[in-house]
Amino acid sequence: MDILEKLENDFAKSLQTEDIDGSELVGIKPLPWYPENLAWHSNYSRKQIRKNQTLERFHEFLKLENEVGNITRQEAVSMVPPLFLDVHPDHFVLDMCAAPGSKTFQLLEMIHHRSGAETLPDGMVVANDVDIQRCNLLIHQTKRMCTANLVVTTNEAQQFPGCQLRRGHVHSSKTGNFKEPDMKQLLFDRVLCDVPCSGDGTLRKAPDIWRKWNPGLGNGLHGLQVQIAMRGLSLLKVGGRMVYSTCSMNPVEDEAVVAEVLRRCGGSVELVDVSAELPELVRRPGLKKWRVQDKGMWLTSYRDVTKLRRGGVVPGMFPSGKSYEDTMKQDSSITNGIQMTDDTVSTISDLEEISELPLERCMRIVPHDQNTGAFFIAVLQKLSPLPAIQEKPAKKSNKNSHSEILANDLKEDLEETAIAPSGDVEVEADAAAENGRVVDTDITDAADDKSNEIALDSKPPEMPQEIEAEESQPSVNNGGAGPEMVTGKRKLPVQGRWTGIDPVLFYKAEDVIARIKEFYGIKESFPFDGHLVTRNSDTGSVKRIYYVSKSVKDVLELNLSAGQPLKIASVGIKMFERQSSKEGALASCAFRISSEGLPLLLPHMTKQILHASIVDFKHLLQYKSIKFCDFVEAEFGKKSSELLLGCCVVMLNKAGTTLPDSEAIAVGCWRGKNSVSVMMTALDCQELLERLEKYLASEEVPNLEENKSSEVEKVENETGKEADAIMPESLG
Ligand SMILES: C[S@@+](CC[C@H](N)C(=O)[O-])C[C@H]1O[C@@H](n2cnc3c(N)ncnc32)[C@H](O)[C@@H]1O
Repeated sequence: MDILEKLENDFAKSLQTEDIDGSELVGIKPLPWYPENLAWHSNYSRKQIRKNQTLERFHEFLKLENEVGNITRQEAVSMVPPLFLDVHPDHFVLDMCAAPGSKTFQLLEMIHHRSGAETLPDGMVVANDVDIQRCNLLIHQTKRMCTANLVVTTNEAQQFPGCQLRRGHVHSSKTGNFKEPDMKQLLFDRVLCDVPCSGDGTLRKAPDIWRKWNPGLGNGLHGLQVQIAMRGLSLLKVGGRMVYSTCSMNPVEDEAVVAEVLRRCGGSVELVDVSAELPELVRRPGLKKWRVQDKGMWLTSYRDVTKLRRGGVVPGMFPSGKSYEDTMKQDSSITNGIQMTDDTVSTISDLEEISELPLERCMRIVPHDQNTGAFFIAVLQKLSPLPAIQEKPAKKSNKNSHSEILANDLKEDLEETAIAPSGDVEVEADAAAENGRVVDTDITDAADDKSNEIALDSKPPEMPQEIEAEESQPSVNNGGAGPEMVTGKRKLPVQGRWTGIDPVLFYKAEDVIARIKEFYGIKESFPFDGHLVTRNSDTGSVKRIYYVSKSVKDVLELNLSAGQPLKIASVGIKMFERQSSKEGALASCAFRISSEGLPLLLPHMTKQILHASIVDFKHLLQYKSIKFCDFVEAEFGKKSSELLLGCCVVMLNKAGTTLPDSEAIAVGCWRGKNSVSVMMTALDCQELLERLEKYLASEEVPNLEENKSSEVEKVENETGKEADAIMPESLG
């Protein structure tokens, strides 16, 4: 909320009064259709930023808040689909094609809406994407959300597992950590189906598409899009809502897909009229008639398709969805018996097809209506179970031979962007990766083969730099992961039936858990049992322990029982990390609290907590490490020295600030032999300091400059690293 206030009260006002070279600047504005003013629009060129100081300050603010994850920058319309999902905090949500994760982030915000840091919502999000590299991007982005209610999977969406258990059939688990699951099938209250598409709606930002686009792209994707949407509907609970969206304006990828799934679902699914929702959002109705282009020909109906082209162009691409025979039957009754041969079409009929389905309920958002990219959105509701045949996942596609993942090099224009501030943590969404596209030339001929699975596993991705390889998430193995070697070859980790990705295991080392609970004084009311997870089958050398919500725990148990069909790349929130430094080994608890897990754990902790005055708190953030005797308040120094050696938490004492009561400000620290050190990156310290400035009473803060030890200087030199690697006392 600090950020929102800054935008509203500072930048929105100050930028309004500015001008450059005599002409007024257009201010920043909230997007009128986004709830609670949580999304803003700005439009400045680099040249303007260079010429104006307020603009430069605004730009710096955006950069910093973006880097620490408090602001997401993304194309405005790309934020629309989740808004039509009507997500509640207790919903199970599936994001079928989720990477790079800008919409996943919104879904998580909705799940966490109004739940305090210490309570977890009942709902959860499963974010899935077949492309593992893009999944890693998603994991990196959503990390800033600090959520225990997220599972990231990397399955093919059209085959996404329902994990349905047959009665009495439960897979045994090698781990011995097995129990009968509470859930018997994985079904969702909400499904977001933001499918791969040809991306022509992003033309303004990605001029490259002018060169690359051709009608074959959309035609090639239609089959996959239908399969993904059908799978989404079969995983949707009766009464649940699914949003289908693309950033393409091609009806073959849009209305034709919606029409085809409606036909296949035969009345069990309804296209919802959402004209009363988000009234400020300017949108146009979906098309009821269109033509299909193939090899330079405009085709009005499937009867126009030559036999040779019937592999690439299918009846479902046309408004009626009618097969060749059906259109011919219809034609003969209309045209009084004019015959066409099976092999060639002598004349292209101009009998126009018009869909009988209420496709006008779909939404088309076009650039010239409100200065955005283009988007297509359809909202579907499941009224009853699908016809039995449609419940099944699509056959495994022979994807490697037919598909080509196009690297998307769309570049986010830094200056024309929507800003979405909210709460404490947000993320920069990489608009460059907004539209991963898969071109599948013949998806309908999908063959059942295993080549795709093997290829995915054997082509390990590159991890984001700051993610340590071994046993950290994302767990999909790369060159650095799983250092176990067998006769010179790296032994790949195994997660159930998936080779090359770390296993997901419930952490049950009772002695370690008891030690953690005792050291931090964790209240019994905080559920630990079954909520701790690791990615290392060697429990003795576990480095990281993740915490999962009850909802995620249930899904993991179901997945285990069903034989692990979910290919899990990341799960839950990193809660504890093993201390690896020399001094860490001396601590009576081997695990420190990670900064992501702290907000969740803190309200349940009774030990290892210090309360610092503003002055000492600020000094800690500035100098990173302070000796007990150097704290301004001697009492604070004394209390620090009385703590057990190891991880501790320093909370800001609010007296003397104007901080709202609800806002606990705390940082993870290390109580060393003689000092306390902050365990936060330099950037996060800077951001917190800047945020605090606003609340600090006009108190004279004494300068520690003279007392600053050489050790402290060393710490300051270390930028961008977690302080556990730079604990001053273990450096010396
Ligand atoms: C339009 S992008 C998704 C953008 C994302 N929803 C967001 O808001 O950040 C489409 C995604 O679909 C993924 N994809 C392509 N084929 C897929 C498949 N068969 N199953 C799952 N994901 C797929 C691509 O890797 C790409 O990340």
